[in-house]
Amino acid sequence: WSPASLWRLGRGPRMRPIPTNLRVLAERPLAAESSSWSSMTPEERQEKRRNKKQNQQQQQQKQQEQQHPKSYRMFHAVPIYTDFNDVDLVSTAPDFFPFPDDGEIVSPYDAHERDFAFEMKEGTVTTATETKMEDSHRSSSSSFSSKTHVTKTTSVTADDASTTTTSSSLSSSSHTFQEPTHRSSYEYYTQYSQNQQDEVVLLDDEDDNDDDSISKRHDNENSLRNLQVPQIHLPPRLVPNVAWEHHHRATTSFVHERLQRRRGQRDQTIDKQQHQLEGDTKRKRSPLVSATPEWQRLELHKLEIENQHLRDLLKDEERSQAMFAEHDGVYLDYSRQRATLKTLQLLQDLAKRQRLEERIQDMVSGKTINFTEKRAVLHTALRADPDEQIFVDGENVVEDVHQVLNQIKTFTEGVRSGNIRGYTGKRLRNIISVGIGGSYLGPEFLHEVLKTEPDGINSALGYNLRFLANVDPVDVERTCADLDPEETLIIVVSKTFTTAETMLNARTMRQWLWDFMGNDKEVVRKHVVACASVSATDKVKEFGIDTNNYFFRFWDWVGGRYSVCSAVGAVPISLMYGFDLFEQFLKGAQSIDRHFMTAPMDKNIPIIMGLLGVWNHSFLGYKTRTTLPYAEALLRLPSHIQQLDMESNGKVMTRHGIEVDYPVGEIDFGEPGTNGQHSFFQLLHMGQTAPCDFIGFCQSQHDLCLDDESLSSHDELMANFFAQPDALANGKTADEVRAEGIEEDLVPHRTFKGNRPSMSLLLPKLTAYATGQLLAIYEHRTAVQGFIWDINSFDQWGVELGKKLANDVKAHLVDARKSEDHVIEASNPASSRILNYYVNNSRTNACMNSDMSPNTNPLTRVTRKTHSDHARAALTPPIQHDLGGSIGKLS
Ligand SMILES: O=P(O)(O)OC[C@H]1O[C@H](O)[C@H](O)[C@@H](O)[C@@H]1O
Repeated sequence: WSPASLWRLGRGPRMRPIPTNLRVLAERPLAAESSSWSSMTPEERQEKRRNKKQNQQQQQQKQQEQQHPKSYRMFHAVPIYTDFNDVDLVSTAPDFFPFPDDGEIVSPYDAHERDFAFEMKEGTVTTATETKMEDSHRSSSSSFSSKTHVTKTTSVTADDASTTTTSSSLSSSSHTFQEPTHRSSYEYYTQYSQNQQDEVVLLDDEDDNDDDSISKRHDNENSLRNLQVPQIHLPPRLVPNVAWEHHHRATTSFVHERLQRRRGQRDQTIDKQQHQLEGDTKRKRSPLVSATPEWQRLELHKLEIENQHLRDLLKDEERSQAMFAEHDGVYLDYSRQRATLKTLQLLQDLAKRQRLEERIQDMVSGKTINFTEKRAVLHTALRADPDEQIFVDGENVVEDVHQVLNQIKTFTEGVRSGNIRGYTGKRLRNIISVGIGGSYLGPEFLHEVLKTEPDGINSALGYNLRFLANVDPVDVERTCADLDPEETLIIVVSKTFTTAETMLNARTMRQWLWDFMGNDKEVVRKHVVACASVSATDKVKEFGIDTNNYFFRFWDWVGGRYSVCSAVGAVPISLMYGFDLFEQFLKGAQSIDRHFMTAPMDKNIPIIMGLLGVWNHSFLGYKTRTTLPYAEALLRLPSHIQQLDMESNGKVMTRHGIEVDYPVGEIDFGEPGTNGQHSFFQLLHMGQTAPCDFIGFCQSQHDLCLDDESLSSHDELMANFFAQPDALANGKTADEVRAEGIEEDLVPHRTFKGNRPSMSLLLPKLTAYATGQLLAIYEHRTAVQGFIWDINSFDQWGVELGKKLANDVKAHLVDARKSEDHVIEASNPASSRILNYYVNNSRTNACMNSDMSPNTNPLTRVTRKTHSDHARAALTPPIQHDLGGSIGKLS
């Protein structure tokens, strides 16, 4: 019954509870003493134990007298075995406590408050675990002391900073427990200790009498001493094994997290006091989700997960069978998440606590859940069937939605059939969609998909769609330099119709049209359409757009980043690809909406993904997340998700106006596979951990197989899609590397720790319908996370400040451009200096160019120049799928 076997017994939740009792451990003879111990008769040993017990009782009494009557502390002084940056931490040894049969870790850590104290003295770093219980109803208490193998132990309590230092090679530390009235883990602990004590003694004797066992223990101890693990100093009495490594990881992360919290808490103390002074009663009424038992259970559960490697989890047949979900061709495999079925259950408990299903219903039924903007959030209504009814302010919004969709259908078919033409009578075959953020990223991502989709290719023949988003004049140049304005339709897409970049680009495009066709308001009425919110109707009119026929409205309850299913996506995509394909996209999104609203949580794809998002970010601490479509046509999906998720969940306040004390809002990035593998996957495999979303398709939009190849190109691509998640999860051990014959020096460099989570989404084929499904999955994942975190995922106040300051800078620049002597005085010296530097070095600015004739509009001269260059070189602008019109000739 060596310490190592005791230790091992503590692993795994279903193991027999350890008869742990620090007394038993403490009384165990050390290696040096073991031979004299084994030479004693059982009676002598019994006698020795009795003496020790008496001593302990005396010590216990003494200590009880010193104890504060109302507070409770427990210290563990256990061997130092790890090095953690500048601080050596001492194991908190959670394994010393029993695991009951239901698999839950129940230990004194369940106490109301846990904290750590540590101090560095004379180059020896020591620490203590403190468990403090504020419960005033404690009924009984007991205490005991133990010997531990510590060179030096310093215990610093958090409250009174009293320090106890013991200095000897076998120093003592005291342990005092007091019992809360409810049945706590401590009860389990004490009861179990009492029941098991005899058995322990018996086992102890047997074990000690066994020569084999002693020699085994010596071997173990020797092998431990010889162990060379960089930066890990294992205690000499314990045998190195995987459990140690896991325990080490769990302990360090647990301790570190607590320390960080504590440091953070210190910084927040002043704020908190301020809050209290202001009588922040809200806080009392609406505690943060992190204060709920469901959240705390997950925190505790994290310790279990920390001990488990994905390599092992993946071997569990039952788990793998259970960790997938399927709906309408979408297959989600989440078995490579650092989670067990219990994790999922606990996450669902949290979802219930946060009334997730109710909040989803609130959203889809039109309640004002965007409370800071006092708006409903109804992007799901954009893909509802015409016979559905959703009311906002007494109006059935589905009716409005279908009215606008019909208007878009008629208009776009009119343009595509040639019935609606440009100012000079030419067919409109070039479409420039001017918009930014949510008025650009969604439509562009969809356009990229349809560009290579067989139906998309056929229906786009003869048309050309481009997006103008950036206010950089170079973007203007790139977008329209080779287009014929007479054949170009400009779509100004802006919910507010006030976004500075979009409106400047819209004016630029209007000027471009005027430059070529004359400054006639009819030019605008025939060549410019608007997609904007109904509340922007006046601004649309002011711009010169025909609001009766060329204005496609949407509503305040459509958030910008959730607007691709509205006119924002419908107009450009239907002009380019026809209305039918856009409708298929809506159908795909609708299929996921219904699944999201009705499927139970454990089968609900967006809910599972959202809950795992919360788990990865708020509990496991992964701040970044990647989207990795193994489909080139999804190249703009990661950018769309970036805005969708980061603008939605990049928040700090809960809906109760309380600042969150848990991480919310991941950093999203991504790239299609396999390209990403050859750029940033090194980091994903060996550097920081970023949970990955792999997205793949069973069939390619265009499969290709060369005659001599055994696999098609799509199979080649998908082989990577399947391999990467396993590489991330399993890693490669040092032994596996050695087995490949790698030189010993290189072994650490070529070892992969693995244990990196990912999930895989597999769909049949990348069509318009599947794209709608993907869109809705990600929209709903974002909402789920926001609901759990209790934040408003539908506003974006964070973008306002930058916009306001840009206006201030613009005012400075206007003054500076008027006079060469003007010196800018901005809000701080650094800003003044850099602004003046910019102004002094940009005197050739277009608006200052003196050699331009007064009739030449500087805004479009670059484009005009490019056109004239083309003309001089006798080149006709390149034309795609010419409809037989004017072959793009510029007049
Ligand atoms: O559609 P608009 O009103 O022009 O807004 C375009 C974009 O502007 C802002 O910066 C918001 O952060 C985005 O959410 C929005 O999509």
